[in-house]
Amino acid sequence: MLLTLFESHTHFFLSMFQKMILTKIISNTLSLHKKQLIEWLPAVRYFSSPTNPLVNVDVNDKSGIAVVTMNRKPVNGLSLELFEAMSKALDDLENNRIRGAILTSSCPTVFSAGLDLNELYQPDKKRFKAFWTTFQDVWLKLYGSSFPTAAAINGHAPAGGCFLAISCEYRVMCPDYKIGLNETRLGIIAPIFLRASMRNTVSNREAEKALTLGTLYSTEDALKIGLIDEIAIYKVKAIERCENFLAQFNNVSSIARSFTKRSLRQKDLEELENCREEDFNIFWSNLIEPSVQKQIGDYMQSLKKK
Ligand SMILES: CCCCCCCC/C=C\C=C\CC(=O)SCCNC(=O)CCNC(=O)[C@H](O)C(C)(C)COP(=O)(O)OP(=O)(O)OC[C@H]1O[C@@H](n2cnc3c(N)ncnc32)[C@H](O)[C@@H]1OP(=O)(O)O
Repeated sequence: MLLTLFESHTHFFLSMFQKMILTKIISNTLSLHKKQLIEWLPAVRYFSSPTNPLVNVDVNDKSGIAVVTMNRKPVNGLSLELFEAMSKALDDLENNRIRGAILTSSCPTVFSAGLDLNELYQPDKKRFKAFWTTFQDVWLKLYGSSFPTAAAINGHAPAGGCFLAISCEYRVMCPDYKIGLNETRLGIIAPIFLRASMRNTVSNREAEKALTLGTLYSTEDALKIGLIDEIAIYKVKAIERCENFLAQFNNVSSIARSFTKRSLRQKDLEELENCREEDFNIFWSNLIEPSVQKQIGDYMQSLKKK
């Protein structure tokens, strides 16, 4: 009650002085550490992110919701540079305490084609290490964000594309596209953090079936198994539906919401935090297996021959 009142009255125009007084009162009331509480105070200013050609961040000043648009043509292949831009954008959003974020794509028929296969084929170890570490960072920041997240899936979302979507809390997808984690079809094992996001989205049984078979679902089938939450006819509508989902949190204490989300996801986040180096080593040693390299090379050729 106290928190709800506090947030609804202070959302836009909280002066630094008021903030200090309120921090004192609430931290005493809730026995929270002061620094911890300041981190969860509602936003007092919104920002427009500096332009990055790979990731555009557009914050609506009124709603405080950011639309984060991946913009790496032709298919938003997740390269080191795209991950770096996303990681930076997620830091900016976290630091500016936005009310929510919607992830989408500027490519007309592809949300993201997953990891850029050029990063996986004949990789240079130093670059791959940076690539993999930044991939881990993006997942930790997106899955563990303090603000609520949704994905407006306006096109195909195979593999890493699906991973980004299921790291968010809500998914709205446009019809006639494919989504799923098809890693096993490429001869590669889904990394630990992909498995966590999938288990958090669909039932354990569906996750097992989907991951072992490497199934790519149609939009309609994805809805049936709960991989997505809604279907929207086109991108603008998908963004609108995501905004509606995020708007529901206007009536919920952001402190209570964030702590609850964090506590539900903590185990998955810690699982990766505790084995980042090992996770890299496992993937690296498997990735450079000649049979895996051949499979990836053949797959790239098949995509080009289409
Ligand atoms: C035990 C072993 C462990 C080993 C560990 C390995 C470590 C990796 C671990 C985890 C893996 C991760 C999963 C991944 O994300 S791998 C990527 C998987 N992605 C896919 O399977 C999707 C492939 N792409 C498609 O199916 C289609 O492109 C689609 C997204 C449906 C879009 O179709 P369409 O609109 O028809 O576009 P095109 O197919 O014509 O593509 C346009 C050009 O883009 C190139 N392309 C497509 N996808 C990728 C990609 N992922 N990376 C790089 N490039 C890609 C495609 O070749 C076309 O290029 P061009 O114009 O030159 O012909």
